[in-house]
Amino acid sequence: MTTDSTAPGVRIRDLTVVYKTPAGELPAVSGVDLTLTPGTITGIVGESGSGKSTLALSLLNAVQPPGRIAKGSVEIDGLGDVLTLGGEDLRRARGRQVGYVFQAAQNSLNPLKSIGKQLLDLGRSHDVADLRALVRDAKDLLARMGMDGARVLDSHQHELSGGMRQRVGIMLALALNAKVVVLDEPTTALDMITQATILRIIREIHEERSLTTLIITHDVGAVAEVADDLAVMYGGRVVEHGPINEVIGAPAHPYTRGLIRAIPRLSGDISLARALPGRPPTLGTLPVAGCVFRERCDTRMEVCETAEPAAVVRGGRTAACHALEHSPAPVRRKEYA
Ligand SMILES: Nc1ncnc2c1ncn2[C@@H]1O[C@H](COP(=O)(O)OP(=O)(O)OP(=O)(O)O)[C@@H](O)[C@H]1O
Repeated sequence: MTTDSTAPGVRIRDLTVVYKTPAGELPAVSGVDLTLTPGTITGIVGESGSGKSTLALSLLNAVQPPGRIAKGSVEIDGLGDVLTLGGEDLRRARGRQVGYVFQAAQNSLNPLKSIGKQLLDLGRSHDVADLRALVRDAKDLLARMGMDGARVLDSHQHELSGGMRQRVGIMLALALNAKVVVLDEPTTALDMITQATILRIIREIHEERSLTTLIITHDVGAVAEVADDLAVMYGGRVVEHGPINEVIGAPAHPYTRGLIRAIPRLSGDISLARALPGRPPTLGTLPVAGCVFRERCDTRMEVCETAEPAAVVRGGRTAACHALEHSPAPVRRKEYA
């Protein structure tokens, strides 16, 4: 872990984000508390629909209708509560203070402009004084990711493969030297080897620049190589969070155990690897009371039907499960300094 005082901390508190549906407004993210320690990489994992992207968008106050941030705060050191920012302040913060690659990065480039022109537009819109340096840095970043920087900057999106566009997205997220970087599925279009290389480069740049980084992925195995902390989402909740080695080595939540069991290279035994049975809930099928994971849980108890488990803290780890609350080990309620 890089503990550098210049890296900002991020504190998400009681964040609830809802989407308007025919059945009314339903929560995609519910009462999430999550702290990103300055200088760390946090991986967020969870099955499709668990709320990862919605949480990432909230860090930029970028949830779009039919979505709405209903409650909570996202405090970033040096920026304040992002959810209170609007207009020009928000536009400036995006890219400059919080760099991001959204999930659809591959498709979010402008098809009519070369990558270089888009880079210059980005620089100009953020009043970058030295555009030459911006281009030089961009070429360096692209070269580190295994591409011919000059050629990529001259190219239009249709001339690049999905994997190349994804790397361009990462370059654009890093181009303005933001200190908080949010990467939503940054490597999904890449083969396994390139994926590992790009994640390693992200780690290197993270350390060189003293960043605080959030990486969202389906792939616990991939993020395990680079992250310091892991947050596990299910049904719009962060059900477990803590140092990644501890969470993977001794998962406290039954959902985390299921996720890890499904990955032989983490569980260490291919004969034991088995898929988590059942399906994750959708907005429409999320239970309104009790634990959201109970339908798929192998340690389900009576209380899980009616009461939502509170997050409990043990050392630097949190997990929200009734089985933990009822276990004999000392447990203290979640609290914040
Ligand atoms: N624009 C929208 N309108 C309605 N519901 C939405 C919208 N965007 C997301 N949702 C719902 O919110 C929930 C969380 O979605 P989100 O995309 O944040 O999850 P995710 O964990 O990032 O999933 P994935 O890994 O598939 O990207 C899902 O049930 C999804 O269907």
